[in-house]
Amino acid sequence: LLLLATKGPPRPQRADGGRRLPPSPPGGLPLLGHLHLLGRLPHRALRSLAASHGPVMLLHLGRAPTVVASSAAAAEEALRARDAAFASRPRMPMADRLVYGSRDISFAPYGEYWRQARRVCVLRLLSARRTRSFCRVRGQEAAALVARVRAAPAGCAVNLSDALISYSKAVVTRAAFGDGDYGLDGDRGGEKLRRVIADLQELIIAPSVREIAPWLGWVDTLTGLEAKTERTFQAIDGLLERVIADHRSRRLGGPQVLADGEADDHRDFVDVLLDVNEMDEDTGLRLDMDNIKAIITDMFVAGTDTSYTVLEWAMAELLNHPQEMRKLQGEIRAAVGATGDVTENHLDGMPYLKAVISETMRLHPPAPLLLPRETTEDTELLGYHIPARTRVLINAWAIGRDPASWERAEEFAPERFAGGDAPMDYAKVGQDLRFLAFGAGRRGCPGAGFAAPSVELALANVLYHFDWALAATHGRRRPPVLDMSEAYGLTVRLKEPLLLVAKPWSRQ
Ligand code: HEM
Repeated sequence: LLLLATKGPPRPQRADGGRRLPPSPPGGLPLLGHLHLLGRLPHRALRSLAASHGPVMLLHLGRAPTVVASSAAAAEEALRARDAAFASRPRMPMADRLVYGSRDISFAPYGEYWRQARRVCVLRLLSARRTRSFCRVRGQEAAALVARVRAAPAGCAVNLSDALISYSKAVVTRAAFGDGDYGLDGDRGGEKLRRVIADLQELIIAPSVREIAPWLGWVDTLTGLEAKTERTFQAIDGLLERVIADHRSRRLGGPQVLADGEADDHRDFVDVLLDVNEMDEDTGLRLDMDNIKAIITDMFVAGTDTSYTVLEWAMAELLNHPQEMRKLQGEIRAAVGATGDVTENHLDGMPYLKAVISETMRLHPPAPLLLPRETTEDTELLGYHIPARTRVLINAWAIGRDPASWERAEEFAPERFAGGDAPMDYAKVGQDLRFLAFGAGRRGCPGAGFAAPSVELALANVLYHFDWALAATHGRRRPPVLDMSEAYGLTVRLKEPLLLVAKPWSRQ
């Protein structure tokens, strides 16, 4: 340890040719570089480092030189002005193993395959039309969410976090696989499937010693990381094989591909990808089975926890801001009236709901450092030279709370997004580079339009049907405010689940 701690890598100041590199914090260690400075909540540690070293820093995270951008101006340059130069993803060994050699969209390196696969995703899977086609699914799952809360005995605590996770996973699972019973073997309720997806999400970002020092790869075997990765991969792969085989045999029964303009309401993601595999001419892309499995896996990894995290933080903020909670419930209850049935048709009449979601995502972007980028060529950022193949992290969390960009930056104030001639639409990716929860540019999130009705409908339902209060836990008295501590993972969520008491609301 002493040997490790003696002298870190030299602070790089100049690249070959004398070009100026971004400043580096001192304290780097051999092997680890600056990894040990990140702590348990890297977005917070990186904001503190940026306060001393500026909005563009160069860190060494293990072997990877990594640039961190922490201001809206730096994000603007990286994600808009020089978007193509910042558009790749670094190779991540765990994603390689779990997502079929990164042949998905999120982890695929920039290039022809990514371009075509993303096009299929944007035009076919996550288009406005396809998203609308899942309206019935969202409605049924929102009703199941309400029923689950209602089932708790009066006055007893409900684990709302659990209910929201189930809702988010169910919406994506049914969009991906259709309405068949596709739990893992013997798993009708989908509980095992939920666990395997959770393992997958945890493993993709699991720290692998092999990544830092390939010659120490045996440590991953000893800690059981490799065995767990293999088990999880086999479970997901087996399930996807079964789902695809079922869809194929159903398709043998008759043509599934409908002409443009015809109702195609019941085609799920697997059907759509099989269409592309069989007959797509305009994209010029042929997807093999591993590509299809990788893209479906990506939808689970990218689409479930992100949406659930927004719901959880929105409820948490509202519980700590009762006035805003009452205002939002007033809006929802007035828009829906006494019918008792909150549908997507009502959402357009709820501008304050959208403002609350925008404000929640400003303060709590589910992926606070987005997904890592990698430069495709030598480039620049705010005057600093950034060599090709440098890893890039954009600190969306710090940018969303930057007092240079936002008044009362640390406060939850949905009003900032309400009113005005053209209030910001949070689902329009890249509209305002101070707000980066969905990233921006050519690698920005293609799922924002899919996520929006799902998040809005769930939140509108739980706030229409119930009044909420914190529950007393473990024999202790009800806390005066909710603890907003964070836990780091694929997304940053509340450390403790939301244990709440729900009081059914009725107009009478
Ligand atoms: C509130 C919900 C969501 C949030 C906050 C979110 C956030 C993000 C972020 C930060 C990125 C990286 C952007 C960048 O590098 O600039 C991303 C990428 C991506 N997201 Fe989302 N996402 C959400 C929902 C979804 C959903 C529902 C889906 C699909 C069902 C999805 C699919 C993807 C995909 C495929 C990518 C990779 C894009 C690429 O690399 O080209 N996301 N998302």
